[in-house]
Amino acid sequence: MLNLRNIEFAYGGVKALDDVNMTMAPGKMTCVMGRNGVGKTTLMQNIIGLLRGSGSITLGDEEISGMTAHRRAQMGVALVPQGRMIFPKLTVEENLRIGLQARRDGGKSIPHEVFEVFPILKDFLKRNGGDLSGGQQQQLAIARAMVGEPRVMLLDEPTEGIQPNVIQQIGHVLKKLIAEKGMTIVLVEQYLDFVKEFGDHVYIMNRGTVVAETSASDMTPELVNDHLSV
Ligand SMILES: Nc1ncnc2c1ncn2[C@@H]1O[C@H](COP(=O)(O)OP(=O)(O)OP(=O)(O)O)[C@@H](O)[C@H]1O
Repeated sequence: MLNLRNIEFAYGGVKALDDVNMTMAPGKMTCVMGRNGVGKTTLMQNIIGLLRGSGSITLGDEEISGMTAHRRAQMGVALVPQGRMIFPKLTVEENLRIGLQARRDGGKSIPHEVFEVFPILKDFLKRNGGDLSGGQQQQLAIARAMVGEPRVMLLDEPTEGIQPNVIQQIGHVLKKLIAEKGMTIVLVEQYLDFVKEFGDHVYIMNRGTVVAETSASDMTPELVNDHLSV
């Protein structure tokens, strides 16, 4: 269980997160939605420790808010960042090997299951990350996070700019990780159909705070209209 209590963060004097409270359960996909600029990416960066605000972040029984980003990664918190952040001049294999640094068991080999769920990565092991299509890079970014065998996987807008068949594939892979490993998945997403199809619980943010909470299946047109449509 990942618990956020009273999270606050400001860029200089500008408040970006204001008293954010969320609970993300294992074996569930918790979605964080909201228009551009409401603080979703800032929140993910606070969870992984790249940005440090105030408030409490607990993973199971442990308070992780005082830990460095490196330590949080070793505790099993992984982020698939917005824009994928693949190393373009490294091969697919080298990109995947970077994910091994987060392994708690010191494992040195890439788990075979990443190639079972994303077979294209096996075919392209020696290609440079920068030569992959957007959808293939997104698969690589998710696979790189999987390699570290995280307990919590945060994904920041994984469907952005990706073709529909790969979006579906990604949704099914995330569901598999939830079903087989009881992983805690946290998804920042603006694509409503994806949230409705694959998500469990939804928090909606506006101006740096949570303004609504619902199950994904109960998203009402009013909620979408008030907080999501442009
Ligand atoms: N490095 C920064 N310096 C100053 N302000 C920032 C910085 N990054 C983000 N902000 C501001 O903080 C607020 C929250 O931004 P954030 O990127 O977290 O929102 P978001 O909901 O993830 O938006 P998007 O969907 O566009 O990624 C915005 O007002 C943004 O302009």
